[in-house]
Amino acid sequence: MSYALQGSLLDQVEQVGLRSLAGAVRRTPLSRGAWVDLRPGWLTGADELFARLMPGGSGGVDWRGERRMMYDREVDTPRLLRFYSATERWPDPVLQQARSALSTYYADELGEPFTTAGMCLYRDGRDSVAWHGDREGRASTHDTMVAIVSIGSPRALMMRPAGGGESIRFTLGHGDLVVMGGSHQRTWEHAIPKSSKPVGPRISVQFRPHGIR
Ligand SMILES: O=C(O)CCC(=O)C(=O)O
Ligand SMILES: [Fe+2]
Repeated sequence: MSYALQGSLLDQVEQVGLRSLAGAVRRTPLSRGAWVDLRPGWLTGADELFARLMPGGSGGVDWRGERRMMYDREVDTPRLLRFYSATERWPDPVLQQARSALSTYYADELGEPFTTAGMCLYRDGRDSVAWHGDREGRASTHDTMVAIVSIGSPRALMMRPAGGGESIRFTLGHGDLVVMGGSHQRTWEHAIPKSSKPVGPRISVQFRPHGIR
């Protein structure tokens, strides 16, 4: 009897879905009013979702190469991007579920819902993003949150105080959730460094409130 129950639970775990946030999110306070929340393994069925979101996958994501202003210069971003506004069709329903679960969990602290989904595809270890804060819009003056779900191959997400200082490393993959909050986007910086080791593709989905980027 208990075996049968276990079997059916295991089957469910392979489905694309979300585990709970309540009671499972661990906060690390950083300096200057910034903090990081971690919820490892938030997403279930991460491999299946990864396949849907990859180029040619059933999600139909039209990945784009882009140029971006960084430190007042326009640079080629060595990664592929697709930004989804609040109103357009998103490539998988679990992403809307994630947005609403995050909005509910952080409602009191954030005071507004998460709205958009920015997606990045790091094809291999040569793809990366340089040190930056997500400072466009109100993030340059106000506390906010950026929530990132990571799928595919694990990659290092680095953080350091803005302008330099000792960095901290999070290795993210397999449906892990990380949330950067408080003053993080203006007082700290984050980066995905290049990797000289062979590394497979990784997709990151960033949820942000309206007007933050
Ligand atoms: O890939 C990530 O997890 C981080 C992406 C990022 O920092 C950004 O696009 O602003
Ligand atoms: Fe960022």
